[in-house]
Amino acid sequence: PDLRTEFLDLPLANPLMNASGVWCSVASQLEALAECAAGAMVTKSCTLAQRDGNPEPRYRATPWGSINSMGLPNEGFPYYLNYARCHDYERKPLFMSLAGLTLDDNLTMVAELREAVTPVIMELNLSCPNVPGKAQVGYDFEAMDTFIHEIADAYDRPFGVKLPPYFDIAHFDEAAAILNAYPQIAFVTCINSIGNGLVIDPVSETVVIRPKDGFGGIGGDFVLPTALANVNAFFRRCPDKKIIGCGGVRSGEQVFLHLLAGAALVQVGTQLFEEGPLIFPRLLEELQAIMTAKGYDRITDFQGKLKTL
Ligand SMILES: O=C(O)c1[nH]c(=O)[nH]c(=O)c1Cl
Repeated sequence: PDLRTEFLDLPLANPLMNASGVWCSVASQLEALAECAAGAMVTKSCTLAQRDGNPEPRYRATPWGSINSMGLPNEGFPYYLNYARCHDYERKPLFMSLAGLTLDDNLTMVAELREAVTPVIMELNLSCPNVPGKAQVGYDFEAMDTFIHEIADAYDRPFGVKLPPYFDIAHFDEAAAILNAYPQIAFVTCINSIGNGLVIDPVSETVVIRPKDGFGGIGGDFVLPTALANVNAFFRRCPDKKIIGCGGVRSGEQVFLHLLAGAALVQVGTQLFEEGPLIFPRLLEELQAIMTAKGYDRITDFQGKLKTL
């Protein structure tokens, strides 16, 4: 089967990429992603200045997924802009994730990104749940509208937003209404981690990560149904935009489900953290086996064709 696809008029070898934050914080990791089998890649969400992030331990894998409260550790915007300047775009598209701590910081980064002659695709992260004292924009619809309005004005190209999971139909409706008011938003990445879960070790009777009394974003198997719901909710509500699926992918089957639910591309987070970039050839093989078994020759044969009862 043919796994080739395209995104914003760019050809991709396949619809897979990393989730921002995983295997993409420093040049050695970015170079490994550039060389691996994934069809695209994205950088760690960056702030204007370098950040150490939260105290460790701040990430833990569990049998059903992961919990993290990294706290936006990153090398700072100039570092990732420099990488974007050096990236080989013939090899695969590069997305750059921005997560400024304030609207002004985002506007400063966006203005500089606009001046930089690079075909990087901006993914605006509105959903980091782990910066103490910073409520995430994705759950404040007024702030979300303002952020997007100002950033769309300051930027001259299509871009996307990384959203938190929503759980109420009224919130899907409200978030989609905001996004649909901005044609410049070409894609929506659903979902970021499910914020502020709590993993407790029954033996030590202790939380498993240090920051925020053990509260952190949940990823992995546990979030798959919520991820698929958010992908499909925005796929139905934003017909003029592409949806990038993220959440709960550990095998070809979940890639297939995200594509069926309407995803154009599929990001891998927790399982990439655990397995490394060699997960991508495995996921591609597994996806191809599913397509062969079902008689699908290409992604468009089933993409977005989820059936209801
Ligand atoms: O703590 C983090 O760095 C973090 N962790 C997440 O699970 N999602 C995010 O968007 C970010 Cl920015």
